[in-house]
Amino acid sequence: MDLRTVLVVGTGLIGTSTALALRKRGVRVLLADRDEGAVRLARELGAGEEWRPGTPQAEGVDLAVIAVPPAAVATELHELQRIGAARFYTDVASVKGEPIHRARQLGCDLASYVASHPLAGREKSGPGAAREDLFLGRPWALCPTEEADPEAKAAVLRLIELCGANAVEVSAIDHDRAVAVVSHAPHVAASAVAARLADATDVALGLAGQGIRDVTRIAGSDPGLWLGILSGNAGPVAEVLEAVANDLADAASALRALAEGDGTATDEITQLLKRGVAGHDRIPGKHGGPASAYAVVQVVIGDRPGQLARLFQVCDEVGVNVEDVRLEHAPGLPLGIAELSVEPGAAATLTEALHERGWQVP
Ligand SMILES: NC(=O)c1ccc[n+]([C@@H]2O[C@H](COP(=O)([O-])OP(=O)(O)OC[C@H]3O[C@@H](n4cnc5c(N)ncnc54)[C@H](O)[C@@H]3O)[C@@H](O)[C@H]2O)c1
Ligand SMILES: O=C(O)C(=O)C[C@]1(C(=O)O)C=C[C@@H](O)C=C1
Repeated sequence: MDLRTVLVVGTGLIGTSTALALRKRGVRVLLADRDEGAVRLARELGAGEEWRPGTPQAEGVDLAVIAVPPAAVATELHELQRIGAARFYTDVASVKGEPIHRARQLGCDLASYVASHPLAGREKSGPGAAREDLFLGRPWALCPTEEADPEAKAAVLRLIELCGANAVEVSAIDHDRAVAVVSHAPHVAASAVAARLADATDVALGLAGQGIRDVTRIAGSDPGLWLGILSGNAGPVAEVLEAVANDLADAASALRALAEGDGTATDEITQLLKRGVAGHDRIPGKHGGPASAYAVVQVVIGDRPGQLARLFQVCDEVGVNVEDVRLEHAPGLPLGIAELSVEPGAAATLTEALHERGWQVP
């Protein structure tokens, strides 16, 4: 099904990112938000034109994308359907069971509505944080109910395709249980780790490396939005967190025993660390493919302009694709380490080429 005109309601991070991706593919996009500033900024960023309901401009909308906090989805859907804003409707909320349940309670038309959720985001909110490439290669769940019209599902599949994401059809209940494991409980765990930093000494913070940044990045997200997400999926998230809390409690007891001289306690710690490696290795690679263990080539770089560009130039010269890059700054030193993730077979070529050109590869 072709999408010629899409209405985006809620022009924050996800709504504006969706709008930008659609604009890039030539779709006409109309923008609405209860915050006028958010619509204005989205428009200035090139995400589309402001929606003027009741005028000829607002006619012929194929799909409305509701990108507001989870608790506001059903009321927004109800209101949009009441005025006949679009032919089909979807939302992008991070929980699916609760909004569908409330939509049913409010008497929304479930034939023209297919709930969805892109598994891509950032720890920042608002249109200013939007990226047109946010969804590229990412999973995007869709949860059609049994009432859903196949054409509504086709419209949402087309939206997902236009945004460059990979559609994953799943029931709302399975979706909510799944994201409790891969998104919602990890978020709370990251917050708990980051909360330790509130009282950390300046010495400790001065020693912060990439590890703590990796583990806590998502803890910087909007607490209001996340309270809504966690409240909408409370049972499944509590279940996962109870299991995590058990592992942490066992690890703490084992370390306490070790500190008191019981050498056998290392077994318990080793088991947890090994289970962690096994779990980590199961995370699929880019574009949803099988887990891919990239080789990491570390390079010492000076804190001077143009260093990274020179480094990428070498990769280009030897035809090595950089899958990911990470920078680690040494506090107080004019040096840092660039970690380049490459296919395992390409690591030796790149290392040799860097050595030959005088780069320090530890
Ligand atoms: N942040 C993420 O990483 C992420 C990822 C995937 C999905 N989501 C989901 O996307 C939705 C939007 O999240 P976001 O990160 O873009 O948040 P955001 O705070 O950046 O944007 C939300 C926007 O919705 C507007 N809004 C709030 N209530 C409204 C209402 N009743 N009517 C119209 N506009 C309203 C706000 O003014 C704001 O501009 C949420 O349901 C969230 O669960 C978020
Ligand atoms: O990467 C981030 O910053 C996210 O917030 C992404 C993330 C996730 O957990 O993967 C968070 C919540 C959304 O519902 C979807 C994606």
